[in-house]
Amino acid sequence: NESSGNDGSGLNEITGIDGGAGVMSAAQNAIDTYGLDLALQASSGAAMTEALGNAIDNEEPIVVTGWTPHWMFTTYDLKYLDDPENVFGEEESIHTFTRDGLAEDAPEANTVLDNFYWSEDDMGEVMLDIQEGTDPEEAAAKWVESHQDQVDEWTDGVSEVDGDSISLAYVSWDSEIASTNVVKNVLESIGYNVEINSMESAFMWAGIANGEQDAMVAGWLPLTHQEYFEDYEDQVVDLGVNFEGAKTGLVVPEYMDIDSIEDLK
Ligand SMILES: C[SH](C)CC(=O)O
Repeated sequence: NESSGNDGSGLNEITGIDGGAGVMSAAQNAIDTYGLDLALQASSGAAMTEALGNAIDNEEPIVVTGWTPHWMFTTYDLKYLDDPENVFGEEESIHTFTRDGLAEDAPEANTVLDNFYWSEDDMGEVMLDIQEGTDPEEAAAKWVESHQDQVDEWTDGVSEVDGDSISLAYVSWDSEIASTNVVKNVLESIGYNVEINSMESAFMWAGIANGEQDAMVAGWLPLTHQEYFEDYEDQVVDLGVNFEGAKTGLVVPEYMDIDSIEDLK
């Protein structure tokens, strides 16, 4: 096929991330719903952004499983493909979930987790710092230092503890690396010994449900993590939204001559 491929004709796969991610099951649903002759390539958040960067360097066709908030929209000229069948749903929120009993066992940590709430700009600052090479812990500390008033609201009235342990589960997506390291920093500032554990989505949700993990700030609802939420709803505590305006979908570089998932057929 002599096409430049930038109309999508040169594509034979969707470049995905870790298999358990909700955006991956939504992408497979899109392949089935739109009748796309494309394979869904599972990899990781880091491998997806590397493939995206390489394709853009060579102005080659690529379609990835994408989401907002993500630094890639700041770094590259990208667009979401329209989704007339609404497979990826509308705007989403990221929720904070804890294991059953955390409010009784660690009331100070529970209060901070309940108060944690930040914007796309806030998260973007940390994600971009990390993308430019800053260690996640250092990027989080830098953000906390420059947003102390906001962080003080999260810890207002919370007494300090003396080295109590807290475990935070997360998936290695740029957005959750940022949020989890910020929450770790704030919990450490009131005396907790915080362990952060990176794992696939399925293990993160199961770990909160079975009490092996204390909390996570990576619950994408109502659609992206709907299956996990339905499986574990009665075994976890939803402390509510920590981030609004999230979105998932299929994303392509602006130079591609396609605007809808329909155009991938
Ligand atoms: C990759 S998005 C941050 C969330 C998800 O798709 O599970």
